[in-house]
Amino acid sequence: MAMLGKEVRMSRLVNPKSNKMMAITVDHAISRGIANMTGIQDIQSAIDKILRGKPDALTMTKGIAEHCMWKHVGEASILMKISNPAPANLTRDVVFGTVDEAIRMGADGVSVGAITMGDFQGKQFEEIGKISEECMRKGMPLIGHVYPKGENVPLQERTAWENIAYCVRSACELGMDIVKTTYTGDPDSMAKAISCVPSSFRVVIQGGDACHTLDDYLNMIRDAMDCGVGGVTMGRFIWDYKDVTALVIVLRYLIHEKYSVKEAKELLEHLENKKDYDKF
Ligand SMILES: O=C[C@H](O)COP(=O)(O)O
Repeated sequence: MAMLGKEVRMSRLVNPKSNKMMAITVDHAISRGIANMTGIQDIQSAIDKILRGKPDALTMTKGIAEHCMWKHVGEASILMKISNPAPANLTRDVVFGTVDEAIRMGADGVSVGAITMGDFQGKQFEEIGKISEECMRKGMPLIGHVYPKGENVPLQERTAWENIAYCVRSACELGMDIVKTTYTGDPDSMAKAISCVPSSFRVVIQGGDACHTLDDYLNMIRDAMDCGVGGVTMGRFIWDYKDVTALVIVLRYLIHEKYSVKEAKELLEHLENKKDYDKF
């Protein structure tokens, strides 16, 4: 029997009009350290600014949710991140949360990471297999942050379509509902990677590693949405931006309202000048 609970939660994660998901992630500190993550050092303020822009969801760990989400109950879905790697071992996500905790905290999804083609792929997949079984049983969507960043992948091949396709396909085979991975760099190769999973499986992209300029970033998102990517789960580029709320609103229009890059830049300029965020 289909699980109604999962359907209800998925409907809160995915915008019904655009059929895309827009999640912002603030889960970076454990894996990347806090010194260089200036945009989320003051985590409450970062979350306040992001949520004012009305994304669909926010990816965070249980402790941050417990401390920072009381004043935002019901404003956006929580995607509960239950694993992260340590800075000293970036190819091995360590699971520190549970599906039950996510359910108790009102999350609409569980989020877990895995690094493929490295020394720890097997162990991580073994753990995710158990998590996905539990998520299926309890009606909880499972989103994977799956990247081809293992020891066997040279740096320049981390966005090769076949490596991205491998991550996407592995996530699907492991029983996830959504995978977040890296954009390949162009719409044709990304579409090729996405074609390796059934169309009911959602592929979303990260942002931080791929772009250096605002133009690159907006163009990447527009191209990705147009070639079949099902949304974003992005962090660093957004909360490092000088006007976080304005950029979140602009992404919402780019993703859900199909704004062109030109329209998005005009809206951004308007918001940065007027600060009339609540009108949008
Ligand atoms: O959850 C965090 C992601 O791995 C990175 O997202 P980001 O690249 O947009 O910062």
